[in-house]
Amino acid sequence: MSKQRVAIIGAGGRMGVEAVRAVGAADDMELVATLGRNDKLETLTEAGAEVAVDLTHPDAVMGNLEFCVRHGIHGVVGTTGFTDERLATLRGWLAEAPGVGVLIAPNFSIGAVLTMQFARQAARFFESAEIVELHHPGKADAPSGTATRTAEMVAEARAAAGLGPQPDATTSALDGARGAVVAGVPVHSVRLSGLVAHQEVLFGGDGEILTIRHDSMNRGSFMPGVLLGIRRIGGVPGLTLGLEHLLDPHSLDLDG
Ligand SMILES: NC(=O)c1ccc[n+]([C@@H]2O[C@H](COP(=O)([O-])OP(=O)(O)OC[C@H]3O[C@@H](n4cnc5c(N)ncnc54)[C@H](O)[C@@H]3O)[C@@H](O)[C@H]2O)c1
Ligand SMILES: O=C(O)C1=N[C@H](C(=O)O)CCC1
Repeated sequence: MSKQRVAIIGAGGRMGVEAVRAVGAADDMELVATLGRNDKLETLTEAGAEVAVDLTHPDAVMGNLEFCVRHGIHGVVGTTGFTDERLATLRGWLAEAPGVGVLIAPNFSIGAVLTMQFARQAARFFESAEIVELHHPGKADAPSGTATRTAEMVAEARAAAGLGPQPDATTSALDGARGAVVAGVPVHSVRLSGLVAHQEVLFGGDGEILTIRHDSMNRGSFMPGVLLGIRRIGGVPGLTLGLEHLLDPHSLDLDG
């Protein structure tokens, strides 16, 4: 079987370095291009890339994706910053490029994906829900893409269950004291040396608290998800939002 021809955009960054290592070690993939900030996107077509992995910056990712989609290159995207407006723009490009698939993965780690699923499952049973995301101080954005997506999923589950706004009598003296409110869910962002990527989803009801916590201790934790995305995205045209949609429900094997 021929190897998949993979390019990594943002190859010199914290995630990019790990992804170069992971793709380089995968028997079924060939790393055909590594791009940094000053490299031309034409490198992707010249190298014959079939899948491009984007691990850059919210300011750069849309331009990269437009190029990829218009040139028939599938995208596996870990970069954050995907608003509804950006997703609509991306869907528009994909509509003009039948057969091209793009995965937007707010988080590639299996534990974080499960955290989001469990949070969605729990949301309808509790009147209160808040999120604390904790990351390294080099992180470009806040709130994290994972926390934003988790808040949206919690909000969707609350709305479907007919839950109203959360109880909260607090009047804040300082802006930000109650976090950033995403889809009605307060999200608190911690940036601390020593951290990698962590999240707590807190649920509260009458006399009980449920805390769902996930910790990525290193960036290797994201790599099985990156490789899975590369292997699967060519068979799923259009936009896929979340790695969970590419997981085989009957297999424990992340490699397949
Ligand atoms: N989905 C996930 O599981 C996951 C996990 C970790 C990080 N991330 C996200 O991935 C992104 C990168 O994170 P990081 O910690 O590796 O950041 P980083 O700053 O360490 O690396 C980003 C790299 O991209 C490069 N870059 C910037 N603009 C570019 C462009 N136009 N073309 C090519 N390269 C460009 C930078 O020079 C840098 O080397 C962030 O948005 C982060 O939130 C996602
Ligand atoms: O380190 C980062 O930056 C991370 N970004 C993603 C996010 O914003 O959710 C995933 C976790 C790590």
